[in-house]
Amino acid sequence: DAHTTHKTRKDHADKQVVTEIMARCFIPTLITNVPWEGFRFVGHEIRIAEATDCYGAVVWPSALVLCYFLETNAKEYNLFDKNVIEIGAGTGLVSIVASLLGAYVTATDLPELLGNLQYNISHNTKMKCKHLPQVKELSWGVALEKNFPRSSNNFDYILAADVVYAHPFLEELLVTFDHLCKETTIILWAMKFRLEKENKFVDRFKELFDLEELSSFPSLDIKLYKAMKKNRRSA
Ligand SMILES: C[S@@+](CC[C@H](N)C(=O)[O-])C[C@H]1O[C@@H](n2cnc3c(N)ncnc32)[C@H](O)[C@@H]1O
Repeated sequence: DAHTTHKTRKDHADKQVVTEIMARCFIPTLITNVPWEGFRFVGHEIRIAEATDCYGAVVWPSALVLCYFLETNAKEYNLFDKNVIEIGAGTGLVSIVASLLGAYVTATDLPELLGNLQYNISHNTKMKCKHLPQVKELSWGVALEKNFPRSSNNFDYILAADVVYAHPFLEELLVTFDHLCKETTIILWAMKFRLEKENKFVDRFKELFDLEELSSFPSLDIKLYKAMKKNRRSA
């Protein structure tokens, strides 16, 4: 029936795009032992050094989904000369792609991740980007007003890939989104669904932000959202 046909088409589209996204990885980590992974975005080969000792030290599929979206929607979501911050940047792939697209980027994460993050960002953006990206500590909910004063925050975009999972800082994460977000800021957020807890976060998030699903990849359990602050004066 019509529903099944629609679902089959959707599943097919999902698989096709996911195949395209995965084809951007050019070192199959499963069968080699090199300490870096390669990706192709925005006409560049991006090499990402990974560490195996912490969560943020590998590239997560949500990051690939977000990079692919940024590259293929560069007209509608034009990052050229825009102010962009990434939270929970991990290895830095999303920030690197945003820089290659011409944005002013601030890549942030916990202090223990910053060494590897800075390494990846420097190696992949030097001489290739209009604006050299910055790397800065941002622990969710911590010293936000001191390190990122509301009065000087001026981000056009907040990028986030796979920042919601079973960690104890979900409320702090929400506070962080809220703190960094002005009336005109667009949040682009790739979210991997693993547990019930994550659906609750989306509900909490919707209390503060207008949320729009841009795309869905059921085979990866990933959704890509666009969000803006609720109750904006007409922007
Ligand atoms: C699952 S990883 C995703 C990394 C990267 N965005 C990606 O998609 O490949 C989650 C990231 O959130 C960061 N993170 C976790 N808790 C945090 C906190 N309380 N404050 C700031 N960053 C945090 C981790 O260090 C890690 O880089």
